[in-house]
Amino acid sequence: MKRFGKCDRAKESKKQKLLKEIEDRKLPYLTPKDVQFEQLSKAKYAKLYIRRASCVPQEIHQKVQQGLTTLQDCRCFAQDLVQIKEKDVLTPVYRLLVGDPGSTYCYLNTRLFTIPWPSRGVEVKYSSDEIGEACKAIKDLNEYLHVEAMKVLLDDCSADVEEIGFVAKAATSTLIKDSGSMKDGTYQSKQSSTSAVLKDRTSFNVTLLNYMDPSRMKYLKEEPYFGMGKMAVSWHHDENLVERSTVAVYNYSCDDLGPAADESNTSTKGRDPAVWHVGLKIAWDIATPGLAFPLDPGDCYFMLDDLNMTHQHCVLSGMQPRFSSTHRVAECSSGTLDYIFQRCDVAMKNLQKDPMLGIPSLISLELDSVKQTEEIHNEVEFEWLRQFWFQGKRSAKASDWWFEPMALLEKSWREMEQMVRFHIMMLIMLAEKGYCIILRL
Ligand SMILES: O=C(O)CCC(=O)C(=O)O
Ligand SMILES: [Fe+2]
Repeated sequence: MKRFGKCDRAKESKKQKLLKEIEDRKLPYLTPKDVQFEQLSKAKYAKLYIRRASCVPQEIHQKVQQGLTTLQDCRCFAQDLVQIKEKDVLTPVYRLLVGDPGSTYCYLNTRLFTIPWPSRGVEVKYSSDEIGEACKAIKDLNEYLHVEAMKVLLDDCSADVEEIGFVAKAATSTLIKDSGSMKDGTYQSKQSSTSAVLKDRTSFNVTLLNYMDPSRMKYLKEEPYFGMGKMAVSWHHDENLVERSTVAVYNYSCDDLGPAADESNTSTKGRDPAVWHVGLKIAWDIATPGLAFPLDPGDCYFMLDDLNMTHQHCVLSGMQPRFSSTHRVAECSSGTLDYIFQRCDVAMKNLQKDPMLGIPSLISLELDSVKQTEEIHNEVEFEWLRQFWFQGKRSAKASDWWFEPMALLEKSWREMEQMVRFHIMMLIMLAEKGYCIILRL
């Protein structure tokens, strides 16, 4: 997994430079009570789309909020031990990954393993029926957010055929890159290719659920640039996502304070610290004011297209406990069980068994094939087994689904261990026979 490299160090020093430039003065930011809020949102934050709770079906609210509460009551959430600037840190928010069976999601050097949501053809035993229902509700929410995100993106496309909107343009430019040219395509085929691209970028395969009760979290960092107050999640870009994919978030702040939109009537400056907000800013830009928008229970927001690349976001704590469900298209090319089992198969191709005696031996002693086995051996050990067991039996609170594949991976790992041992034995034997061995591993 990625370590704190040169690039991170360069970013850190750029950040320190910015903080120095700002010194003690704080940068301006806007909330909906500021008159320029609308204008700034349109001009600089156009790819942020908010859907207020009143426009989301009541059935979704009821089932999702019940589901999140159940998962919390069953203690399925846990703090993650992540790496920030080479230090190990516990996240203030408690998290749980739900998603496609066998998928994982990496962030800040930690691999999280999905509690599978119900999927056709996959049998999942949940620890209780209520947990099963909760995962079903999250899956239905996922489907709803996918459909809504598609509508928003396609609306933007169909607004005007000539002057297509930002998202369609981005999708179309990908198509041009992929197909070399669009000259011979009909309008319909362009449209359907565009919607296929947009479909891929909104087919969320995981959701990272968050939970935090601020009354139990005494120490929270202050937002450093704008003075937005306490942060539950610091400024960041979401990692490991399919390029230009949407991130859709359902907010459930267990608010008994009345609607957050009340903010628009108050005359105090800045955001209301009692209400949960999401903060947004343009990355590395200290000229454009930031945004803090308040969230009522059931509000959803979407970070469309490349917003997550060009902008950073943070979560500003309110007073009440809060859940969120953050739906993502995780980049899974090396993050699924299918993938890692295929890798194991590749390594096993170099192992044969004597048909009579059943004694295993290596087929090839070529350096490349031994090296490849060792790479796969390490990948299974460090990216999967250690990552999984380090998190203990946390996933078992919701389901025992991962234990069987983990046992299979461990079996493969043992076989690869044996293959390395064979190889070393061969080298020793050759050395004893007087061969000169040059190791280039
Ligand atoms: O809770 C939210 O609104 C967003 C959380 C977030 O940014 C994250 O989990 O990456
Ligand atoms: Fe995020």
